[in-house]
Amino acid sequence: MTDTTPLPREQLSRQLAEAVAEALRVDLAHQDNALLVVSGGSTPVPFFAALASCELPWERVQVTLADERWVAEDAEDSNARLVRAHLLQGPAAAATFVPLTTADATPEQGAAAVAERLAGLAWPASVVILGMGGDGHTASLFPDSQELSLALATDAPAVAVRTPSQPQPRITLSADRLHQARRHVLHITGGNKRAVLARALSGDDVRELPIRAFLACPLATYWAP
Ligand SMILES: O=C(O)[C@H](O)[C@@H](O)[C@H](O)[C@H](O)COP(=O)(O)O
Repeated sequence: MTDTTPLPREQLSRQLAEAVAEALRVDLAHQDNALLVVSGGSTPVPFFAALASCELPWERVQVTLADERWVAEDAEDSNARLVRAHLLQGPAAAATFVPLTTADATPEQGAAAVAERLAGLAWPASVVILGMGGDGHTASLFPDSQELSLALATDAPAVAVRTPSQPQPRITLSADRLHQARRHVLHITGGNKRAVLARALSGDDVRELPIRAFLACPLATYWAP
């Protein structure tokens, strides 16, 4: 984060989209497919729209999620639904999208099938775009997730998580799988998240603020007021 005048949210999203498109082009110059890992929530919506309008060989781009609520793909709060509605539009609809849910009743039951599906993608990801909550969570690595230690330590690609502060069970890419990406971005907005990030930067307890697990990736921060 710099102290220069911050860009408005829309403009920041366009700048991020151009940077991500360029990173994908760089990787696609020497590999058949390139993988982009995106987050859900409300922040990425204008970024998704901006990225969808970028010129790319979309049929060679793969997209998956950093995490997902274990809900039906057409549910209001499904990240897959968000990605389909805002990113996989126009020419970007040619991208291969790999969702993180299955028809299984629970993420614990579906995790092995999700891992198998993820194994077919072009790892390491070209770019991982993380969001962050006011509690310092990122992906579905929440301070109160029962499986936080596991998700921070395992070399499995994805972990089912139960989190008392969250209404649904979730599935999240593991910290290891997220770390492996070539580039890491934190996309956040608002004064509250800026303050949380400042707090994260001034300490080292990952269990208190899980975003700390990614601060040294290095993490390119895109912040707008
Ligand atoms: O909600 C999700 O799907 C993501 O898992 C989560 O990590 C998100 O990136 C943050 O909660 C920020 O969400 P907002 O952009 O809605 O503030």
